[in-house]
Amino acid sequence: PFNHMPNSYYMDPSDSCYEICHRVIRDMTQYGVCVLNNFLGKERGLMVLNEVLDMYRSGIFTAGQLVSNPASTEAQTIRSDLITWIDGKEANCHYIRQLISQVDNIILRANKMANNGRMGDYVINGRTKAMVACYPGSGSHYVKHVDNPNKDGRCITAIYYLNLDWDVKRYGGLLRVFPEGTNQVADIAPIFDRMLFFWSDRRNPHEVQPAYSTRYAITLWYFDTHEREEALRNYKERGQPSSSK
Ligand SMILES: Cc1cc(NC(=O)CCC(=O)O)nc(C)c1Br
Ligand SMILES: [Fe+3]
Repeated sequence: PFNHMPNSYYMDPSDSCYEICHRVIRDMTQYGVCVLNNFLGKERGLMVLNEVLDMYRSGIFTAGQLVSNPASTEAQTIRSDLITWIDGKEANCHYIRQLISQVDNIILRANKMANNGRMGDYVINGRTKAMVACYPGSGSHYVKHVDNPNKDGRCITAIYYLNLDWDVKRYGGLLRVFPEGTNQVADIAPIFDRMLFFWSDRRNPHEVQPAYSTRYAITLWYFDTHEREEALRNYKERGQPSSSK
């Protein structure tokens, strides 16, 4: 439970897009973090989970990129998730594609609805592909980091969790966010059908605590038009790596 942060919002199928977008705008503006539970509803959530499980069984997941510290010997200590990138048009991704377009819908409409078409002063017009991640349950974790520390264009991180009956006391796997400017943390359990949004920049350092059961999540990063154009310009001029996805 959040002390200074928003309480999770339990979505209801009767919620209009307007109500959901208004909630996203309010929480993002006030806290920089927004949690929506029952995002797709159990039935469609299970269909997404089954597609991810099938992908995992098909072996297309590869070891996660190293966030920093290329020293391979320490690879295991930096992060040990398995990931695959999809655009949702692949075979057997029908429900993942629906999830992606539902998130697109909410983010883009919330961005338009926010005062003068900006949420957090961003103009959002694109995103990365979807990153499907699996943390094997052997204590795999992810060290504290910032998703976008150097203005690569990503402004909102959107994470959809797929873990049925997840019990943090037994399986750990908490996402702990350390919002800038307060010494309170936001602990977010990666529970089934939970949608999480947070600003991708230095306002939200976060870590995944060791997980002791297989932990699945689908992440999208949304781009701010101006920051992304700037980042690509820099990329061309200086050949600097910018998040290529
Ligand atoms: C590839 C990549 C993944 C993540 N994921 C998380 O922080 C875990 C969130 C969660 O699963 O709760 N972050 C970055 C900066 C990169 Br790059
Ligand atoms: Fe991250």
